[in-house]
Amino acid sequence: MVRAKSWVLKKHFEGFPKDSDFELKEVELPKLKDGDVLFESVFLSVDPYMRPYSTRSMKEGDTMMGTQVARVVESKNPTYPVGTYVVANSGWRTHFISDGKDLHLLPFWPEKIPRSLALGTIGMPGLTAYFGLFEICKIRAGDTVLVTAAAGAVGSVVGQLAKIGGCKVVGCAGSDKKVAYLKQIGFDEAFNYKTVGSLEEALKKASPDGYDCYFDNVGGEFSSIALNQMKRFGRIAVCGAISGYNDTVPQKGPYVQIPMLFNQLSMEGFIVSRWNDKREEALKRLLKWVVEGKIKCEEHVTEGFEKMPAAFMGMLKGENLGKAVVKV
Ligand SMILES: NC(=O)C1=CN([C@@H]2O[C@H](COP(=O)(O)OP(=O)(O)OC[C@H]3O[C@@H](n4cnc5c(N)ncnc54)[C@H](OP(=O)(O)O)[C@@H]3O)[C@@H](O)[C@H]2O)C=CC1
Ligand SMILES: CCCCC/C=C/C=O
Repeated sequence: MVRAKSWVLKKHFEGFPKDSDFELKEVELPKLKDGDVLFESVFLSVDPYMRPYSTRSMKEGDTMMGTQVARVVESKNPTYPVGTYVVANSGWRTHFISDGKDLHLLPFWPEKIPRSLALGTIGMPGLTAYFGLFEICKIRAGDTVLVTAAAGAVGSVVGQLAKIGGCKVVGCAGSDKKVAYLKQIGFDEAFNYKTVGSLEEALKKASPDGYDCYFDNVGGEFSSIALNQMKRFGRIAVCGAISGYNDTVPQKGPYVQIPMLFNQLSMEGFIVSRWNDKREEALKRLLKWVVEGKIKCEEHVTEGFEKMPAAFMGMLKGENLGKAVVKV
């Protein structure tokens, strides 16, 4: 018999999440039926979407939502022999039983590439960067691209893909260490949005002619300021709005109509799953770039399933450089 631990949402978050909003539970898993597979989670992802989506689609008492890289430990399903690795969407659990549906196999994973990257650059966040940049921003060589939360899971891939695409890239992040990292991975300009005196001046200094594309991960005040520095026909990919995820009262304008009108801007929100039909092809390209060293990957690894809430809250506070994951 296997005892599985899970983290449940004990109380809906009000403002910034607290330790007391989570509860650790333990259950005994039943025996496998024909077609069943028993998995152990090896790496779990902590992502910003868990904060807004918990409010929209979870009830108190539900297991926290989330994805993991998991390994088969017992199987009654020939598609998943013992030792096989998958990406699953089974929430914050150490072990789980699946009937084999809705799993993504990691069949041809190169030995030298950490499997945890299937939760980051070669997974959902990498795909978000890829589709947001190529399908929404529609980057062209020579464009100047601005990206926020640039040293995180999505932003760091956005910047490197834009460089591959022949763009000039400006990134903003919340610490000097993150800014140094952005320069190291090829960003042309980077600044710490928490310490610059004026965001407007910092954006102007980084690109005096303005921006063709803005990959917006944060929303809020920063984006209001950035919108006024877009070039004519600029494209804005609204990927995330993390600056507002913990707000109890929604932020108010300035509003977007005036800069959008006079600079004839396009602004489009998107959810990565829109391009599920192109997922496999995009993952192959991301993996190839990582293997060739054209995309560098950083991870912020927290050890221990017990630390899931701390890792999640730490990521929301900006403690992570690169993708935040938990190693069980
Ligand atoms: N549309 C979609 O399909 C998807 C959207 N997303 C969105 O992309 C964004 C980035 O996600 P991801 O790369 O996984 O996360 P990150 O790895 O970038 O981690 C979150 C980062 O957000 C930054 N941050 C936190 N609070 C604020 C704030 N108040 N203002 C500005 N920045 C803040 C912190 O970096 P710093 O130290 O620089 O402040 C923190 O490290 C999120 O908004 C997320 O919701 C992600 C995946 C899919
Ligand atoms: C299960 C992945 C859903 C990603 C959508 C994210 C939106 C904002 O973070």
